Amino acid sequence: MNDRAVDVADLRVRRGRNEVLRGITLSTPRGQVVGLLGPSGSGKTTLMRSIVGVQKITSGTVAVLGERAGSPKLRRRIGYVTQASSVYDDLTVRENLRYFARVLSAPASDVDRVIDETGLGKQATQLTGSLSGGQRGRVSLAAALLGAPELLVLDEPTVGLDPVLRTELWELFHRLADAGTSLLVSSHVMDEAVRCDRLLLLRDGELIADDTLHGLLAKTGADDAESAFLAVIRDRDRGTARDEAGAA
Ligand SMILES: Nc1ncnc2c1ncn2[C@@H]1O[C@H](COP(=O)(O)OP(=O)(O)OP(=O)(O)O)[C@@H](O)[C@H]1O
Repeated sequence: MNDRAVDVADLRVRRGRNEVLRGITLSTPRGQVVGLLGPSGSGKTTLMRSIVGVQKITSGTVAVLGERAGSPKLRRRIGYVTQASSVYDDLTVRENLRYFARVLSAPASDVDRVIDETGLGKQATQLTGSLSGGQRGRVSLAAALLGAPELLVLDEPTVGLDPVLRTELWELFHRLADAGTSLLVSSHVMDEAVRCDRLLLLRDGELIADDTLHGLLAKTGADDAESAFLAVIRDRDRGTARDEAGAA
């Protein structure tokens, strides 16, 4: 079995007039929580869409669980949660999950499992449209957990959540990873770096670091992820200035 969850080589994506991914190469291990961190607009969603296979790419290759991204074979092996809620407001939580379980041919018993995993027991019979934004997000996550996909791609799943819920979600991600699921979780909040087994730092469509937080702090001498991110950028900018001076 291929031990990589995701393998990306020299990926370029153009959206509209802009090249929004500019030659990304990375690979992520299976069974870990990998954080995709970077400022708003750095290309996190575009990279996730490329991995899930819904983004037209300009060049490069993207392989997921040993298959070409977008291959029909991957359909049930990947769970994807976008930033927009993907569940029906006029169904209850349980009705939504029963519906998606049927669509995905997931066992009916999965519905109770994912309700339990996402802590939605109290809301199970509530109309999804009457839930808070954070709770609705958890229903989308629960739907993505149906069928126990091998890779979960989660686009900013903790945005807008209070610290308690945020902590609970990260704990869930690690329980899933401990059970063998691979997770790619995006965030623009650098503090979330401490929650990840590995980090991918994205800036302006380029991957500027692929490391553990520990490795990144050791390399940069920084005390936290935010300072490390800035240090990496400073180093790169210095390198570019040197290259330009050398070429002049
Ligand atoms: N449909 C589109 N057409 C043209 N440009 C787009 C489109 N969608 C995104 N972009 C541009 O691509 C770049 C990367 O966007 P992307 O959504 O991937 O970033 P992001 O890091 O996920 O941002 P955020 O954290 O705000 O979601 C941005 O400059 C954005 O303006």
